[in-house]
Amino acid sequence: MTAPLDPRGGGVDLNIWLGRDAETDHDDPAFARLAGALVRVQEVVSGARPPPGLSTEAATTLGRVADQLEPYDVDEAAQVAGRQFRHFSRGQTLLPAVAVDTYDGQRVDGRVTFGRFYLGSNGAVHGGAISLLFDDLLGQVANGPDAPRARTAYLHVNFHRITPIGVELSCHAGIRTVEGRKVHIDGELCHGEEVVASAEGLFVRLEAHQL
Ligand SMILES: CCCCC/C=C\C/C=C\C/C=C\C/C=C\CCCC(=O)SCCNC(=O)CCNC(=O)[C@H](O)C(C)(C)COP(=O)(O)OP(=O)(O)OC[C@H]1O[C@@H](n2cnc3c(N)ncnc32)[C@H](O)[C@@H]1OP(=O)(O)O
Repeated sequence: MTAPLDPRGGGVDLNIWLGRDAETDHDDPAFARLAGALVRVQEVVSGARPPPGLSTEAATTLGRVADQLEPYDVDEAAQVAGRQFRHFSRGQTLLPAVAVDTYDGQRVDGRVTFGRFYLGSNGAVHGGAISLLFDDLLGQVANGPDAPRARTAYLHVNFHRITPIGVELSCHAGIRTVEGRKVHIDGELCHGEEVVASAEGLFVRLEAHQL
């Protein structure tokens, strides 16, 4: 049974909470739907063992889709992937979808379910996917509304227990200290009461010439 990728239903999308819904110039609901369809393909392909004929047929179909889209290549400023702030994962198909329950400008608490696409092995989420979740979650807290933009200088991740796929986990991130340009943020990923992974990140606020 595949876990639901869209955790809608009570939660609030992190990107909406962070006030970025004001950035509407790249809103593209049809593109967000395309990204959602691709996420589903990633998920289904990761768990499938189809007969060779079907794999060949599906590869041809996907190749045709890529051929159709390729002429619409744009530069980063015009890109809409990653900028769908009203949608889970912002239309960025690498990111696991986080549903935010609370956000107060300093700390965020949410939920995430890693699907089959994020499997490392033996039922455990790939460590790189956990690091990705933390970089994005802590990064968004660092880049909250009205805060200067900040980049990850380092991200230290501890893997305390196996993180299971297909199970709803809670995720948390909060600012520990701000010293000048340096913002220290801590994060936790929990299965029930158990902390399965934790992170500590340094985000450095950018100077005007670095934007
Ligand atoms: C890619 C841009 C991201 C910005 C996105 C923002 C908004 C977009 C909107 C929506 C998107 C939604 C949310 C965002 C979600 C996720 C964000 C993820 C962020 C990333 O995924 S981003 C990619 C990975 N990231 C990099 O690609 C960084 C490469 N790197 C650099 O760009 C520089 O390295 C920089 C700027 C970090 C610092 O460089 P710099 O020249 O400005 O400053 P400097 O070196 O002087 O350091 C100043 C003070 O930080 C200390 N310090 C620095 N580095 C340290 C370290 N590693 N360990 C210990 N201390 C360190 C120094 O010791 C000094 O401390 P002190 O002042 O006390 O001496």
